[in-house]
Amino acid sequence: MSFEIRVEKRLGDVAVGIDVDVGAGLTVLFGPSGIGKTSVLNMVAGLIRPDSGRIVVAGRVLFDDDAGIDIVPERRRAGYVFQEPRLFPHRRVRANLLYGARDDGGLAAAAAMLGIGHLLDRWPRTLSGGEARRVAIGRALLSDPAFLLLDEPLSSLDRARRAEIMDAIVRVRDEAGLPILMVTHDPDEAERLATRIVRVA
Ligand SMILES: Nc1ncnc2c1ncn2[C@@H]1O[C@H](COP(=O)(O)OP(=O)(O)OP(=O)(O)O)[C@@H](O)[C@H]1O
Repeated sequence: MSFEIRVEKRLGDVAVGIDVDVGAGLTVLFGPSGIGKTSVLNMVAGLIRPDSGRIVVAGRVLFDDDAGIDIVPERRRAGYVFQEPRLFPHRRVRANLLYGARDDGGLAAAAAMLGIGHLLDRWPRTLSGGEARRVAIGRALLSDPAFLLLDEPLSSLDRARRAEIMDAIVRVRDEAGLPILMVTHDPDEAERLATRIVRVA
């Protein structure tokens, strides 16, 4: 199984709970605003601690309340693409892409896959929203992740940019072969990209 996630977490007045056990490909978490989808990604990444439960990704136990296991975020090998690209403004695109990489061995291939090869010497402030998003996806991929977490990677983009990012995600899904957990509100996006859809309610 790629993602085995059974967690409970109270956040203020909201009780977040999820129990999924899914195989390879891209799993979409779909559900209304405020239900706790981003919080689930943060628990898988290790950025917030579940009150109870167990998280196993690609056969590796990342969190297990009963067994006292809680792997620190930097050892979980998550490639996390946040809702906003969060690029480093003082580094050019190339340096942003290589931020978590061991060397530049995979740079050319990742840049080609994402269509950002012509942007490597640019500063983040000169990028469009769609370009910045693709750089953020490339940075996550080049950090040699064991899995990817994508939080609404298509939000606040126009139709043309959305189509570009969707194509990029399809290529990552099919060529990189990494398990992907993605949050979206948009049913068309879910339909187009998902290997399966998990409704969070
Ligand atoms: N530290 C906190 N204290 C209190 N409430 C919190 C805290 N963090 C999150 N929440 C609440 O928990 C709920 C889940 O938040 P989360 O961002 O995971 O939802 P979401 O499903 O991803 O929403 P959206 O789709 O709008 O991004 C929200 O109602 C939020 O207000």
